[in-house]
Amino acid sequence: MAQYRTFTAADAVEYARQHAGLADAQSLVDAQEVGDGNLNLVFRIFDRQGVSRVVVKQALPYVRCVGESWPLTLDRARLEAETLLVHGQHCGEHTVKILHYDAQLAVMVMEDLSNLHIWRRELVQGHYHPQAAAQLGRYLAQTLFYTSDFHQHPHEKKAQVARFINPQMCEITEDLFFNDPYQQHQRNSYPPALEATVAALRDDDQLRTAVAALKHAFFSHAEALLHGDIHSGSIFVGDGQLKAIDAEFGYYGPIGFDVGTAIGNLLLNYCGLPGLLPPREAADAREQRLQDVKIVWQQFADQFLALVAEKTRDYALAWPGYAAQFLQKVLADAIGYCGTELIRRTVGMAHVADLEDIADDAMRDACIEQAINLGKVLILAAHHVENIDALIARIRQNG
Ligand SMILES: Nc1ncnc2c1ncn2[C@@H]1O[C@H](COP(=O)(O)OP(=O)(O)O)[C@@H](O)[C@H]1O
Ligand SMILES: CSC[C@H]1O[C@H](OP(=O)(O)O)[C@H](O)[C@@H]1O
Repeated sequence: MAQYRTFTAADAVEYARQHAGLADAQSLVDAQEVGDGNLNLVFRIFDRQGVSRVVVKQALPYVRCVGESWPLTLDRARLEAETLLVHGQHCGEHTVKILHYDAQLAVMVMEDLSNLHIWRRELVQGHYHPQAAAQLGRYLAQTLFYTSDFHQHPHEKKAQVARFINPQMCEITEDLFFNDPYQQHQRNSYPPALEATVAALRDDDQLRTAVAALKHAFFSHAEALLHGDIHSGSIFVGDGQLKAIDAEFGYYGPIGFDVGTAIGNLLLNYCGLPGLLPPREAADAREQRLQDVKIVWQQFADQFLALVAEKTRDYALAWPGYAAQFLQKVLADAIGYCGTELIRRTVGMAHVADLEDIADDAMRDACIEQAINLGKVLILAAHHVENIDALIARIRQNG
């Protein structure tokens, strides 16, 4: 059994030669570390012609963006690889292919998606990928339906819940989404000019009650195997394709959390666009984002309902009308979690380029404030929004 050690570029090349399953493995000669996320090492592995052929990703025993003062489980690599393998079984067209993984070394080898683009970077630059929203809706419907009680046998479901227990990564979400922004915390970071706006979050009884309910459901509602962090920086798009990566926060949780995180990141871009693009382009792109939000939800809901009608195995859950009622609850959850994503990405520690890349200070502060206020409105309104058109109308009123 291999002992954990942090890979050098040379280690990553050698590992890819042994485990990528390439016929010409010895032609792999070089590696470049390209990790730009908060947590891990990511190496692109190149052949003699300079073509990158596979990616090697390794977990560090700590949070990369903070350092050794914040230790973090290596088990996240197993959880990431296994979540992606399960999601790949149910939605191979929209999930990165895992070629090999090793839990001891906390390493995985996967297909190289460098021919595509990280969606967040595209959104920040105003590059529109019209197919992406529908594909994301499909990814969510397939992965969440097939791992839910609508489809999994109750014994298998419980075994899978146990396999994907992910306490340390969930704790990060539990703290960063639901605690930090609503208290004074050293991890928080927001413009000093917004102190009053942020203080108002702490002092809002209704908001704090709604956030507590969202956290409680995140703790306890094991509805399906979530990606757990499906933001636009965890999605490659281009060439008519969409592929999800980076599922180390995978666990059995509330379906609305994945849907809300996905929608929330489209709305972070919506809020940032006036500071990223010239006025007319920004206005057009904002309309596209609202359409994207609508399409993600509609595709998700339509395909989830179709799968329920065709493939539900549980006698009681197959009762006509139940799935539609369940989806109404998922919509409310998703709107709430979307609100918490808007607030944690602006007030908390992990920020997004959609807002951080705005050059003008005053404009950046205004866009961040809009995101915070929209987040608050959505958390408070979540249970009073009847359908997706009503959600879009609320966003227009408040953004
Ligand atoms: N399969 C892949 N193909 C090409 N590049 C990748 C792949 N996976 C990750 N990357 C690159 O590495 C970066 C960080 O990967 P990510 O999985 O988000 O790491 P982290 O877990 O640290 O957030 C991505 O933004 C992307 O640029
Ligand atoms: C201390 S981890 C902060 C933040 O980073 C993760 O994102 P990513 O892996 O995509 O960089 C996740 O969103 C965490 O909440």
